[in-house]
Order: sequence, then C-alpha cells, then structure tokens
Amino acid sequence: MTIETITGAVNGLNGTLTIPGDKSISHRAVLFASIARGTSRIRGFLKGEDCLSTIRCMKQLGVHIEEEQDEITVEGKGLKGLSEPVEVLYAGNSGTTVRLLSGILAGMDFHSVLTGDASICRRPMSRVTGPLKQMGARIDGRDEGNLTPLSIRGGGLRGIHYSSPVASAQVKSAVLLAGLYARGQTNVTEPFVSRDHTERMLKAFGAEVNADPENRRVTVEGGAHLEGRNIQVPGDISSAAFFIAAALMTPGSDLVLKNVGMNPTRSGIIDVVRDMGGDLEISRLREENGEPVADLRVKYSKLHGTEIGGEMIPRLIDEIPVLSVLAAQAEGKTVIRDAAELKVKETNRIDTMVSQLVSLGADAKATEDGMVIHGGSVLSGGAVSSFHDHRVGMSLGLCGLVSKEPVTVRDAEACEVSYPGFFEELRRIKS
Ligand SMILES: O=C(O)C1=C[C@@H](OP(=O)(O)O)[C@@H](O)[C@H](O)C1
Ligand SMILES: C=C(OP(=O)(O)O)C(=O)O
Repeated sequence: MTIETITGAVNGLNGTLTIPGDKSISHRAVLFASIARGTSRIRGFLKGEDCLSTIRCMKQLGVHIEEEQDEITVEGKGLKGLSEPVEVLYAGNSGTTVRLLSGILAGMDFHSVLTGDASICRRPMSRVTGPLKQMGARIDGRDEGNLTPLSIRGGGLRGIHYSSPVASAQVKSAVLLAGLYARGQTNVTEPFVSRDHTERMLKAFGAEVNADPENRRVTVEGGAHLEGRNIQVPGDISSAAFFIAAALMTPGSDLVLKNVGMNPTRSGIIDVVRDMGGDLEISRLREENGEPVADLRVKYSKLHGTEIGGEMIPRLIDEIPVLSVLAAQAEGKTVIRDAAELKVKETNRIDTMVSQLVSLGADAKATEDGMVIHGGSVLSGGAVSSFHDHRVGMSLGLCGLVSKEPVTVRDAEACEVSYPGFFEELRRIKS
C-alpha cells in the first residue's frame, strides 16, 4: 500500500506542465493497430497500467509490439490474424480493455477467456455481452455472462441495429468493433452522444464509419480492411481536469497545461468550470490526427455552485469525482444528477467521493443518481482512501491543497492506472 500526503500550497500552483497521453485514445490505438495490416507507430501513448494491460493482452493474442521510450510500434495482424491465446487474458483494472477487446474477440473463430482484478470482477459486462451474443458470438461468464471471467467463442457474426440503454462509449465501441467482422451493416444508437474516439480513429484506419450525431447513431460496414498508420495521442483532458481543479481552488495559482485533448464529446469539464466562474483560457487550438488539442491557462478563481445532468454527463463522466471536490470549495449549492453510471466504475464513485469528502469536513450527500454538495466549508484534512480507484485517489489528494491539516491518501498506487507520477507532478508545481 502506498500513502501520499498533500500539504497546503502557500503560493498556489504555478508553471507549466505537459499532460500525459489520453487513456481512451491510447487503448484504441493499440487495439486498432493490432487488427490493421502493416506497421503502426504510436507517439504520446499513455504508459499507465490500464493501457499496459491492453498491450499485454494483444501480445498474448500474437501481436508483436515494441515499447520504446517515446514510441510504441505495433506490427498489425490484419482483421482476422490474431491467434488463440493459451492463457487467460488479464485486463487488470481496465474496463475499457475488457469491453473493447470483447468486441474484437467476438469476431474471432477461436476461444478466449478474459478477466481482471477485483474491481473488474464486479463491473457489469452484459451491456456488451448482450449485443455481442445477439450478433452470434457465444459468450458465457458468471451471472449469466454479466461478470468476468468471460469465455468468448466468436465468429460467424451478423450485423445488428442496437439501441443502447446507456450512453457508453465502451458499449458503442464493442458493438462497432464486432460490426467490422459481421455480415452487413451494424449500427448503434445511444441516449446521449458518448466519446467518439472509436469513430474518429476507425475512419482514420480506413474503415467505413458513418456518424450521425443528431440521431446519436453510428454505422459501420462489415468486412473492413484497416491499414496501419502513425498516431499522435493527445494529452488526456480527464488527467488535465485534476490540475484545472487544483489551480482554480488554490489561491495564487496561475498554471499552463500543454497538449490537452479538446474533443467536444470529452470537454464538458471546461464548460462546467467556466459556468462556475472559473478563469480558464484556451490557446493554440489545433487538430492532430483528427482530434482537437489546445493549451490551457487556469488561474485561481472564486467559484459558485452549479447544476449538471442530461447530455452533459457523458461529456464529463470521469471528471465528476474531481468536480465534487471543486463543488465543495465553491460558494453555494451544486447538484449533479443523471449520473447513476458512476456506481459501476472502479468503485461506486458517488458513495466513495461523498463518504470521503464528508470525512474531511465537506457538506455532501449522495442521491439516487448523483450528489448534492453545499460548498464553502473549510476542510479539516486527515486520512482518506482511494478505495483502489485512481480518480478517487487523485481527487481526494487535491483536498490537501486547501485543508487546515494535510490530507493523506491511502492506496495511492491506484493512481498509476491513468496518471503515472501524478503526486510528484503535483508537488513539483506547488509552492
Ligand atoms: O471508452 C472509453 O475509453 C471510456 C468510456 C467511459 O466508460 P463508459 O463507456 O462505461 O461510459 C469512461 O468512463 C472510461 O473511463 C473510458
Ligand atoms: C472508468 C474508467 O476506466 P475503465 O472503465 O476503463 O476502467 C476511468 O478511467 O475512470
């Protein structure tokens, strides 16, 4: 168990930092490159534990992957070139790995078993195994195919028109990936638009993908041929969110974050913190490999509470833990609704954040589908736990910047999942 202690920042957070690679895009780059023909080179890849799990699984499926300091090289096997794994595929803590890889394995004429850590073994998988079974894959698992380990025997798929009950990019991506292997067309409709990295990247690899955001529907044609390519992964806005929040809530801060992905399906956090009164400037907005990227300058700001729900939720789903910390520092009330998906992440993020914030002296309550926070209480500090959830650990660490006593985060090693070196970086820019 690793413990991290964060003490107050007397002069705020200052300077410049470069945000590490986007986790969602890094996973997809390795997965899609593996089923493309030819060589792909990936720069800016996130070497967090989750993305390393994806690399490990693809190696077990026979893909040659070279990991160098600044570049990952993937020798693609073509759409159907993966080989039957001898061992169980282990996804660690990564829901994205299990769900997206299930979509690919559903297209393979062989048997594979996919599992992960204690948290993965609790997370619902029928949201992907259900539609994949409708397409013709044979999948089983505990709780009638809802829980890992999943046993998948794929092949012989037919296209479906799937209306997903949840706005989930993992569900959408799994079905679209299986759709590449299916006879005919496959489409997915979702209640709100979720992150669209799969659509953007599959198109770049040469697949026929049609996105119709107005109707929240994406269509792929079966029998695609993906061609290897070079990919530059932008910085992860979900990682930048911790430093955006830290700078906004700590007096004296003036921080520049470089290389932040600004995909509109991910940038809800920018809209919300501006709406709360946050001073955040966007500069050098540019497009790299079909994904918008910018630099951000964030200054300490007096924030007020806000209300969020509906289509905004998928645009900032992973930022809600850190948003709850910000809300506890803002003046007035913040209401977060329509966010029941938080209950099926690495932990139940509604309960873990509310219980730990309350233990630090915040006024926060869990609701059926979100939380209500009355901001402005001075936090006491003390010991909290990440509950082995990376986003919970990093969010709680930030409380130490403004609390009376330091904040100690137990099980802080969980943060390596998406942000290796997070606490060192926080200490570096804090004075
Ligand atoms: O597709 C992805 O890369 C992800 C989608 C989201 O999950 P859901 O699809 O379950 O909403 C998000 O929470 C997760 O961190 C990464
Ligand atoms: C929910 C997350 O990831 P995953 O679903 O891939 O475990 C996350 O990174 O916050």
